Amino acid sequence: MTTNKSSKVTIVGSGNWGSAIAKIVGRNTKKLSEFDPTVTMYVYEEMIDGRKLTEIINEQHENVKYLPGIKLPDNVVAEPDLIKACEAADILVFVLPHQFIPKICCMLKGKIKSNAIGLSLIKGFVTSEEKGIQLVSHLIHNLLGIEVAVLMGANIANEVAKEEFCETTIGCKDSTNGLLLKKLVQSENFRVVVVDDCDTVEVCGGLKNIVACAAGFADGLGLGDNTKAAIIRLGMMEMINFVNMFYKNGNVKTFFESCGLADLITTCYGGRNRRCSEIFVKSNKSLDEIEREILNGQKLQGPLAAEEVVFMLEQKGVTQSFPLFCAVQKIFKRIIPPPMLIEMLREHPVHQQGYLELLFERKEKEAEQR
Ligand SMILES: NC(=O)C1=CN([C@@H]2O[C@H](COP(=O)(O)OP(=O)(O)OC[C@H]3O[C@@H](n4cnc5c(N)ncnc54)[C@H](O)[C@@H]3O)[C@@H](O)[C@H]2O)C=CC1
Ligand SMILES: O=C(CO)COP(=O)(O)O
Repeated sequence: MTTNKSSKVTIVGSGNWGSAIAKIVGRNTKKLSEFDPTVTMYVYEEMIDGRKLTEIINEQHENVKYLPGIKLPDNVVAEPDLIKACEAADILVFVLPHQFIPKICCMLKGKIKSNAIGLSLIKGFVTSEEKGIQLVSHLIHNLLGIEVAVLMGANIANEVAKEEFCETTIGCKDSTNGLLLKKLVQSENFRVVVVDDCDTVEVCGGLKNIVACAAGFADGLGLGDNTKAAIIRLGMMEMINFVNMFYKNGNVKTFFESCGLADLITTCYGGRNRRCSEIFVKSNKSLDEIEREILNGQKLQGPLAAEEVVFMLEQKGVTQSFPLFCAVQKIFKRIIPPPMLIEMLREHPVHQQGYLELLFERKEKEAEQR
């Protein structure tokens, strides 16, 4: 952990969620003595109507592209140079679309404080030829050699930025760091619970995006709330099964924190993955076209996560236990038509008598054996 009295914070990322969290973090560092008041925000530079985005943020205190209409505190300073932004930081908050994180970490290797701590808000996985699927926090830890906690929850960025009440979950092994990170991000309307089951928290964040795509397909097919409820339930069962199979120390209780069922619900109703998946079914457009037309530079995580997760399930020979994840991947690849989603869910293994007993008994037995 960091021993500094007044920890310097850098936010690595400045998209929709990065900017929303910067608003909370900036306010907190201004008033809490544990933190250096100035928050640096690494901004991937781009030109907006002939002006640099960093200049706009530093002069207008607003990320006009990714979080328009929301003022950021004036102690949040945009910096386009990644190394300059991060080299003095005691706390690094990683909040980029996951596809950019391997490159960012390679650039940061050896350039940050060795006793810094990380907090990853990134919902997704990374894959490599040698290692298969990897959690983003593990990749950051392996490449940068720092401890990395995670923050995931039912947190649509625009609603958080408008200060509507919500909850979130921090997964952190070290209780002192967990408390410090809670102080950094908690506000009146952003309530934080810290748990030590980090991997489950992070896996929930990555997998719920896939389920949200299935919810979007159902909307695109004109199906109603009963179908969506079934998708949420079956999706959650696949998420639990995934943790049981691949993260043996995971605790099913974690699914009842904000990172679990609550995030699944909000994303299946209000998220970008849901919205774009609905359009994917209703149009003949490619995902790239939809992302470009609808998201104005923001990035989808669900289709990529489906690709990464199904690649792993195929390698392990367990696709039959995850029909919903597999259907999403196949529909995006246009290997099967969208209505096949329902065909694949009709014979879901969860419908077999005694499935839940088996799922939970196996977990209890494993826990007893440990
Ligand atoms: N937006 C939301 O409501 C929420 C998002 N998240 C998660 O937070 C993470 C970040 O999401 P957002 O902040 O919404 O990002 P976003 O979807 O707004 O992505 C755009 C960001 O990517 C940056 N970018 C584009 N090309 C880049 C490159 N080559 N290298 C580095 N950066 C590049 C852009 O500058 C911009 O800051 C994701 O994992 C997402 O799943 C989690 C909770 C809520
Ligand atoms: O993670 C989110 C809400 O918690 C946002 O989900 P989307 O990326 O689908 O918008």
